[in-house]
Amino acid sequence: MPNKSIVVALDYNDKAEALTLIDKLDPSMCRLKIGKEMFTLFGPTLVKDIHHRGFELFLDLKFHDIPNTVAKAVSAAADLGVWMTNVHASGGLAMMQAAKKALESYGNDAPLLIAVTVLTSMSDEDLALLGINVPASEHVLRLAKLTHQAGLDGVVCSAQEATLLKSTFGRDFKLVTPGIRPAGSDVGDQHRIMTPSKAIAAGSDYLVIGRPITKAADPLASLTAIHQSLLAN
Ligand SMILES: O=c1ccn([C@@H]2O[C@H](COP(=O)(O)O)[C@@H](O)[C@H]2O)c(=O)[nH]1
Repeated sequence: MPNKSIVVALDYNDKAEALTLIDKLDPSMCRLKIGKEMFTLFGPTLVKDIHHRGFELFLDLKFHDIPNTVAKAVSAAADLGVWMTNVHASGGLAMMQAAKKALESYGNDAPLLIAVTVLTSMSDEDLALLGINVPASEHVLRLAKLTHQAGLDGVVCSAQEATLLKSTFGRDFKLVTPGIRPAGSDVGDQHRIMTPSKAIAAGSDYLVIGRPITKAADPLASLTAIHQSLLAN
């Protein structure tokens, strides 16, 4: 269902502003995501506020630490009842396996656990500065293989890598793609971008979309237009 494939990234420093937008949305239209900014400012209370309004929430804290610490953090996220949470694949196989194991006791109530491969803001040149002298798509594939081996539910990647990853890992391995930009919208700090309809066609399962919606003069109209662009394809 294309509409529930949209995850609106709420990157606000003002809780009232975020709740004003949320109250205009319907949980049947989209899921929501909060990340480091909002969780640091407003914590688990905000998670409860969002759940109270009936939305499924992606807690995007991108954990990256030693296995024991990440396992505990992922478990704390599960205790909040979130729909999805994540770690950095570059934390390594043992870290991801520990995170996955920490969720075993939650059974069907466990959140989806995914791993960030290469941030969508990064280009091949940015990777080269880190000593990674392969195209981003090759490094994404390498990290996705590790994530798959650890038994996680999927990865965060760019939609530009979606076709490659779907053909490699199959339909059940979820692809969560930020860096989504409707035609003509500001690219901002993103590098590996794609339009919503092309991203779905390429194999993205969930489109993470922030500023093209939240910074629009009329965020609801922007979300509605994106829905329509998906239905048209
Ligand atoms: O590789 C990644 C991982 C996470 N993000 C997050 O997604 C949103 C994108 O917001 P836009 O305003 O649509 O650019 C944001 O919260 C990031 O922290 C990402 O962009 N890329």
